[in-house]
Amino acid sequence: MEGVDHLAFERNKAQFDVDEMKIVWAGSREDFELSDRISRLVASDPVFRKDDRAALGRKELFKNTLRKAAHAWKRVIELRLSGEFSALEPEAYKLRAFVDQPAFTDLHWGMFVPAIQGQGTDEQQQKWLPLAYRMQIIGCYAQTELGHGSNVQGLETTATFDPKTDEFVIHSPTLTSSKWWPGGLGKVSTHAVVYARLIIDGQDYGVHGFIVQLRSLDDHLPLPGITIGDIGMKFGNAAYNTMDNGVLTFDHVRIPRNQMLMRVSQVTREGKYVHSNVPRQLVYGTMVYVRQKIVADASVALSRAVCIATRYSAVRRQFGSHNGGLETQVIDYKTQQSRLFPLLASAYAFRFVGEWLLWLYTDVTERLKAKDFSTLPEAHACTAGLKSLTTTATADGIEECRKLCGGHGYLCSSGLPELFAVYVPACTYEGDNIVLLLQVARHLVKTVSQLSTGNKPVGTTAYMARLEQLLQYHSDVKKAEDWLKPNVVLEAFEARAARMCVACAQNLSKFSNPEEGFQELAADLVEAAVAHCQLIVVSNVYALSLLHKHLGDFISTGCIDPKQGSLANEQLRNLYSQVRPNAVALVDAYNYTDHYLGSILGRYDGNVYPKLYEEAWKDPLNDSIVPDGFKEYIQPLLKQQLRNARL
Ligand SMILES: CCC/C=C/C(=O)SCCNC(=O)CCNC(=O)[C@H](O)C(C)(C)COP(=O)([O-])OP(=O)([O-])OC[C@H]1O[C@@H](n2cnc3c(N)ncnc32)[C@H](O)[C@@H]1OP(=O)([O-])[O-]
Ligand SMILES: Cc1cc2nc3c(=O)[nH]c(=O)nc-3n(C[C@H](O)[C@H](O)[C@H](O)COP(=O)(O)OP(=O)(O)OC[C@H]3O[C@@H](n4cnc5c(N)ncnc54)[C@H](O)[C@@H]3O)c2cc1C
Repeated sequence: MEGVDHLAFERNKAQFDVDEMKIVWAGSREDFELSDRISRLVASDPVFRKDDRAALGRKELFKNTLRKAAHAWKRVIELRLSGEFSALEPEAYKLRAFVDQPAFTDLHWGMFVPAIQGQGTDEQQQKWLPLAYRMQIIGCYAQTELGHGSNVQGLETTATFDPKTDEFVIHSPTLTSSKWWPGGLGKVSTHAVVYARLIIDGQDYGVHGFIVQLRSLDDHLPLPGITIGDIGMKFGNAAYNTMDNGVLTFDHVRIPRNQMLMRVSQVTREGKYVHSNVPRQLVYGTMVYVRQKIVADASVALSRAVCIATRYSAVRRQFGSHNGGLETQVIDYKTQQSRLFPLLASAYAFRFVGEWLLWLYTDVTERLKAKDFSTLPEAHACTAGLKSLTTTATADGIEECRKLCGGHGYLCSSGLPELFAVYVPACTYEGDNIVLLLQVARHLVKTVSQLSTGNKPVGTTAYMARLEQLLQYHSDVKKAEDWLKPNVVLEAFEARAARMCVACAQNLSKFSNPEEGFQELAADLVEAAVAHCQLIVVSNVYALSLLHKHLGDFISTGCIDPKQGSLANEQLRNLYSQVRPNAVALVDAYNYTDHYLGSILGRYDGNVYPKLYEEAWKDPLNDSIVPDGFKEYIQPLLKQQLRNARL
């Protein structure tokens, strides 16, 4: 029971009101109450248990996922979480989130429905959405192919208009055009939004979205001309293998003309291509929406890992015992604090940045409705950049938390290996993180180059308007406390980002071919993009550990000098000491149930050792004292050694 005492003691040390912080974390009192209610409901339902997942084979695991998804849907209906369109409401969304098992439903609700909402005409929405809302059809998002994922313009699947029958013929002309990766496709989806090159009368109009039925609604068999399967086991044990990421090929599959998503551009009965007066990039709208969601989710994944590592660091003791007294809690080691507390801060920072990005996204969506497209580039750059920044930091952060938990962090029962394995593809899906940073870099270089034409930068690039001042800037920090002033930190980050962007723009101008220059300088451009994205996070919340981590940038761009760098570090150490008594309370404020955390090391009661010991005996290997295979493989060896010994 040692651990129990440790955490109670830790909780008493808190210098702030944890209940108030729970509301800040949740967003509002209503959000807190909703999350609290739904997470407890899921935790208390035996169908949603997940501690047995690691030992399941792929088929059992997948069936278990289907069972949970069906049960979650039943609960949504039974609890009358809402009216007809229940599954879109926050309660239903939270229920799926707390079930915490990637499933085809993520893609159905998270991409298929938004793709139709964003790119379908009013009539298409009226036809398809009610079916999707009731799950009478189940859909996925089939964009990526075996040969191309990042390069969307390079997709090969074709949708050729046949004016005789008023249909599109969907076809996979090559092996590399096979759709590859879409979640929910492999075994479940009845429909997909398929991205294919539109061909009319031999002319290629680029990539567009089409609603295609894949499987029969009666016997679930693939429709004629369609070949589908699962692409196989992925990284980790249970992890993302609950998902049926799929492969799909089309052999001249016909769909009616009105199944092309026609909000952005249309094909008429006569086969005329009509492009509405809107940017073609709106075809990418679903990706912008999902990237914004991924930023919001990053804080959830990181906070789970941080919660586990913080509680366990308070329970775990190593070294330092004098005269038989207690050893030191590992959370008291300064190195542990300098690795853990920046992650704790990052989880909070990403929570607030996610909220800000949702505001930005909502604002852009409203403007788009009013045919104001002016903020679309900014929305694209922010969602792409922050998706990249937060998922990279979260994936690295989860792995750091595993190391912070020492050997026990490597056990599946710590919850960390699975959290990492489920989370890490977020650095790749919805846009590879480097490819997305290069998009941000393009936006920044364009902004810098347009300054001379009098174009006023807006939104998150507004600081570029003060370019001259930022190029002259040198920090006036004299003592460690100066680094506590938000403006001081902000200016240093602005100057660093501005200088890195300007340096890239200047170097690019030396190339006669700008594309060649962009390729050559890509690594520097990515660093400038990271500096800009960090500025966005900093301007919304926090900073010093980032400054310390990227001290080289700040010194080499002349924004601060080495002395000021060490003052920042000194201030950081002071801050860690201030966080220390509050650490456990800060992670309690996430209000995660033990079921959701899924970690013995992160248990609320801190009762780690007895539970770890108990859990070990549940492993299937311990079902028998002598293992299967002893007679065939171990005994002969032992006997042979005996024979050799006699020889
Ligand atoms: C649960 C997990 C589920 C996972 C699901 C998935 O992974 S689903 C699969 C997810 N797959 C991926 O995420 C694939 C990632 N790849 C891509 O998104 C694109 O191929 C690309 C953006 C890399 C390049 O695009 P491109 O070949 O068209 O070439 P380009 O670079 O020349 O850009 C031209 C112009 O368009 C602009 N612009 C671009 N995007 C957007 C946007 N979203 N909005 C607005 N604007 C955008 C850009 O700024 C530029 O503007 P400018 O300068 O002319 O004013
Ligand atoms: C778990 C998971 C779920 C997914 N779900 C779906 C889904 O539901 N629907 C769907 O359509 N897709 C899905 N995807 C596919 C995903 O969107 C793509 O894998 C992703 O966009 C990356 O593309 P890619 O695989 O082509 O990577 P690649 O582009 O081949 O990346 C390989 C390497 O090349 C680098 N690279 C590529 N281009 C450039 C460049 N221009 N400059 C510099 N470096 C570059 C990358 O940084 C990377 O290091 C999923 C993927 C995963 C892993």
